[in-house]
Amino acid sequence: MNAFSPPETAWSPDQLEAQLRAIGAERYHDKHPFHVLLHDGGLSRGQVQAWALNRFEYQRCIPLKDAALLARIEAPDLRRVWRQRIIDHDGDGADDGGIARWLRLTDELGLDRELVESGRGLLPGTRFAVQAYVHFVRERSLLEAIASSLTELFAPTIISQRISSMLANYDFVSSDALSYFNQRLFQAPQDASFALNYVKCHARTPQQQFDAIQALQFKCDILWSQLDALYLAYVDPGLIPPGAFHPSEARDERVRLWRH
Ligand SMILES: O=C(O)c1cc(C(=O)O)c2c(n1)C(=O)C(=O)c1cc(C(=O)O)[nH]c1-2
Repeated sequence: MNAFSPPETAWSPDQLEAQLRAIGAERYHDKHPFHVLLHDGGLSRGQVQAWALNRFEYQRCIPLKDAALLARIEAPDLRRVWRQRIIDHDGDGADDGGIARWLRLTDELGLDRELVESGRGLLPGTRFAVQAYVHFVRERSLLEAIASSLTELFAPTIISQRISSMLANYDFVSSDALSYFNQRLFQAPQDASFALNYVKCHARTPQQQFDAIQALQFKCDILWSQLDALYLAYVDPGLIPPGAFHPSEARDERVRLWRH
């Protein structure tokens, strides 16, 4: 297969899984320079604030995309599984769930809740990337929508590294503030393994397999472009777009620039 056309004959489900995993190995956002800086302790507090503020937009929209996906599922047994994702993020009350836990992180980083929840200060690149994900899931086939969630296959390893490296490298972050990631450590593998089985069962023809591959590549691009936006604005060259969040201390406390 090349990147632009389906395989000539269909792969076995395990061959398809190998193709999907190869995409993560090449394109997942853990390879992005901003991500490397985040994990290596190379960011100032202001830059970590910018990351958490922008990443909240992703958190906020994940349940919206899952609701769009759920609304199109005909089978009750599949809906029953998928609805758990919305519960994981929204919780059963205002103080539990992934969104509430993310706000604990932004609180501890000293970000004003009203600012975070309002979406003011977001980078345009964040907004566009996240909206593109929601639109993709609304508009494409169910198979493509489910395949696009498969980046979560690659998340657990980096999430456990993130917890330990952020605690080791940033004295302004506590384990309580990172509780969001502790939950994801067991939620993400369950979500990813269910979605992977679905894709392996339902992507049978070369075209369906190609669609699944393309959907996962698209999703890697969504994650990558969010980090591009952060890097350009807050690391190098430091071009903060008009209206975007401006961490006051980032002006004096320039990060050592990370280069390939
Ligand atoms: O911290 C991360 O690196 C990371 C990555 C991803 C991902 O790969 O899309 C998700 C999450 N976290 C996450 O917390 C999350 O809830 C989530 C939902 C989804 C999805 O596509 O449905 N991806 C991710």
